[in-house]
Amino acid sequence: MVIQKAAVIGGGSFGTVVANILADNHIHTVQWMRNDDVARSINEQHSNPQYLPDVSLNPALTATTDLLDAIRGAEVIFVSVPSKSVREVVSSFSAELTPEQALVSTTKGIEPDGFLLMSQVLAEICPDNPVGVLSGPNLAKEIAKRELAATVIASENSDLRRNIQEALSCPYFRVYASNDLYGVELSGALKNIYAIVSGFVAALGMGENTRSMIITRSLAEMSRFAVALGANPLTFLGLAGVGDLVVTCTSPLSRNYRVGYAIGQGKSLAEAVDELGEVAEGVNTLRYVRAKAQELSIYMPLVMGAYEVLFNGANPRVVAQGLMTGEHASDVEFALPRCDI
Ligand SMILES: NC(=O)c1ccc[n+]([C@@H]2O[C@H](COP(=O)([O-])OP(=O)(O)OC[C@H]3O[C@@H](n4cnc5c(N)ncnc54)[C@H](O)[C@@H]3O)[C@@H](O)[C@H]2O)c1
Ligand SMILES: O=P(O)(O)OC[C@H](O)CO
Repeated sequence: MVIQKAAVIGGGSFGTVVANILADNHIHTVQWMRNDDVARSINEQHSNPQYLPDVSLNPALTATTDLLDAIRGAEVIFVSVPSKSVREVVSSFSAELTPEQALVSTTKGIEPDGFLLMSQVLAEICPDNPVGVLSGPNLAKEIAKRELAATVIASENSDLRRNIQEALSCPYFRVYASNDLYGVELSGALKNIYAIVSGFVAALGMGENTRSMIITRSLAEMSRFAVALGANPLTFLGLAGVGDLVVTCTSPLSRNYRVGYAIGQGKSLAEAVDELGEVAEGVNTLRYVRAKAQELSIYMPLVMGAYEVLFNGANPRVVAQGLMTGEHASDVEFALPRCDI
């Protein structure tokens, strides 16, 4: 199926980027947002000054504050609001959907009640609609400038996967497919925690060996958690796993990395979040993952250390040093299990 009309729910950085790619691909795209001024600016100036200043958007992209106008007749609806708002926003239009309209989440977060990923929230609210997840190393500010990037569309529905590959693929954006919805989405949520850790390690002036150690041990920790929750760890080797982990743990364009960096410089969590002024999903994800790891007795030293720094005021340098003195461990636990070292 060739998608004729798409809706994007959310007026922030990533919603605008997805809407702009669709418009570049000549798909009639309507982006919904709450803010009248931003909608007017997208329609009249072809820019989103609040989130993507200095970026020229495709003039064919239209924005609206009328939610029903946005979703009416759209074959696919991208949901791009922060995780804490997904249920509320999607519930406000779910009764208007027809069963063939597909929903694709771009949100990298977790709902604490029931530890639900966003596709699970969508499936709960809209049980008759096909659901997918878009996730990968996708810093909005780079894609907005049409720098080359790739992503993953994950869904159990092969028609949805193919339709989204068709709709979003263009000379600067390549879309790979996965049928592991849970693994793709879980890795997108988890990597935000490790971006915060990498941010504070960078602020402390630690070297490249340290950074490499943190990224690699983050991958080991994420995979351990994923396996305990029944996910396929092989998915973590793809763009939505390693790919997104690397970019978010190394780029100052990542909001999660910036929150960590500010904390490493001695700011409080509240100061770091205020200064950012955008969503950093990793802060809440850290709380929920720590609770889940404690509930299931999953060994996650980086998560536990990061929690102490963010929420209990522990000194990041002392916590980082403490991570060096854990029990002797295995490098790749899938090759040498922890119990066999
Ligand atoms: N920015 C990126 O580089 C990027 C890339 C991939 C995925 N994501 C993910 O996409 C999601 C959205 O991120 P973003 O970067 O667009 O965030 P953002 O902070 O730039 O924008 C969030 C938008 O959602 C709107 N919003 C918040 N609550 C709302 C509500 N209740 N009703 C209506 N609108 C509401 C805000 O007004 C804002 O327009 C996050 O989960 C993020 O992890 C972001
Ligand atoms: O800015 P962040 O930290 O939310 O990261 C953005 C994207 O998830 C990178 O893929």
